[in-house]
Amino acid sequence: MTPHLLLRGGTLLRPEPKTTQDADLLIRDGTIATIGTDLDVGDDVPAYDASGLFISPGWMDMHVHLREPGYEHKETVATGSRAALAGGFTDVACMPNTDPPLHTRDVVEFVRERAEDTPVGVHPIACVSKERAGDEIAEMADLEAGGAVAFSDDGAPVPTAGLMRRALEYSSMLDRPIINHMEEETLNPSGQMHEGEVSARLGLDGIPAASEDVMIARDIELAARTGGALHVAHISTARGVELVRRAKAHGVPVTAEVCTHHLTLTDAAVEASQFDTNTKMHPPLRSPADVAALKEGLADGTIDAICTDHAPHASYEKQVEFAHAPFGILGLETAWGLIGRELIEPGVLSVEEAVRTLTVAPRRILHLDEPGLTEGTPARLTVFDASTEWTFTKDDIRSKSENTPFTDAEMVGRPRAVYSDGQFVECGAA
Ligand SMILES: NC(=O)N[C@@H](CC(=O)O)C(=O)O
Ligand SMILES: [Zn+2]
Ligand SMILES: [Zn+2]
Repeated sequence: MTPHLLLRGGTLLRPEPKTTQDADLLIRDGTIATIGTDLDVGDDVPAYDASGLFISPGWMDMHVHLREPGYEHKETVATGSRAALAGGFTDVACMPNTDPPLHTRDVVEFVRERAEDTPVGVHPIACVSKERAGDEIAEMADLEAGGAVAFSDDGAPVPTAGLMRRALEYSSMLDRPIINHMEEETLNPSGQMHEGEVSARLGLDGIPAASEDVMIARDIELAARTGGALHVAHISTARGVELVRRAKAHGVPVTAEVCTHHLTLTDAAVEASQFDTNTKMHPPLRSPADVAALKEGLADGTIDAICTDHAPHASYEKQVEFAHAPFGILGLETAWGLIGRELIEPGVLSVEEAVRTLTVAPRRILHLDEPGLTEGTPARLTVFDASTEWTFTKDDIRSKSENTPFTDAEMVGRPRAVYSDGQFVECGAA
């Protein structure tokens, strides 16, 4: 524990209202006690040199897979939390495709208990359907009472319009969003990668963009009719972005998130890496035109949040033929370095706008309080820079798994430390 701490010489960055302030920040008993210049405190308070660094409200990744219970060989709440801290995140929302799935209140509570001794806030997303089977609706009110912040059958879509309609109706009563994994699976029963020129050349079954677009269109219609809040998980297509843009313009209660890898890589990576199974995920890496549209969607606010869809799989599961490998890659440790490289350095987003996608945006969608950067509020913050050029290596992984396509990739910007729940953790130290 580090109840007292002086962060000296940093720049406080508040995403809303958007302000920056060069100041020292003194934490006493886990609470922001004083913000000011040249603060003089006794030797009993440890100091951290934050000169040249930003300090923002703690970052949140609203889409991760922690794999507990049931798949502890891939990740646990403890190891996933260490990966989160390494990536600069104080909070994560975790998906329910565990075994058993988060479809009953006791499993939701179990995950929250597992998170009690980490400084990371772990916010469970519970199932839409019982057994996550897509047939019968789960006990949503009970799940919410147990701490679920949203509902999703992620790993799979809510398959039928009937079930989605019911879920959106309940969600509007509970004031919690439905997060849908947007795939109309009958359009891609055996797809391995994005359907296009590259899949044709490689002879792999494709996952057409239409599989995602059709589902987004269906759900926007249902959200408009029910008034239930719809959140589009891991958006990856240009058409999908356009559908969300138009729906928002018409006042439909829809929000969207995009994963760091979909902003970074295209389907060309499958070929260039010679079928590295770390280029295989749902939704698949898309075309350059899709990536450009995702960036435009972020820049104009159509896409609200950036997430990682951190999806650990063990090496023995991934090191198989492409067609047999599970879908998904790590994300927590590489998120900020990729955002810096792909969005901030090229001028797609300012540092403030990028931070907003990791702070205000996810918490507004999930109805969580934004940690303040003001005197008297509990200290929950991330210390980072937006310009360090560094190379991500295997040594930087804190997850229990290693399935990332970004080993040896160039990064721009580095998370340095987080303060949360009375603990100060330097990124990568834990
Ligand atoms: N994204 C993935 O490719 N995989 C996720 C499931 C999901 O997010 O749909 C997983 O749980 O492994
Ligand atoms: Zn998904
Ligand atoms: Zn997911």
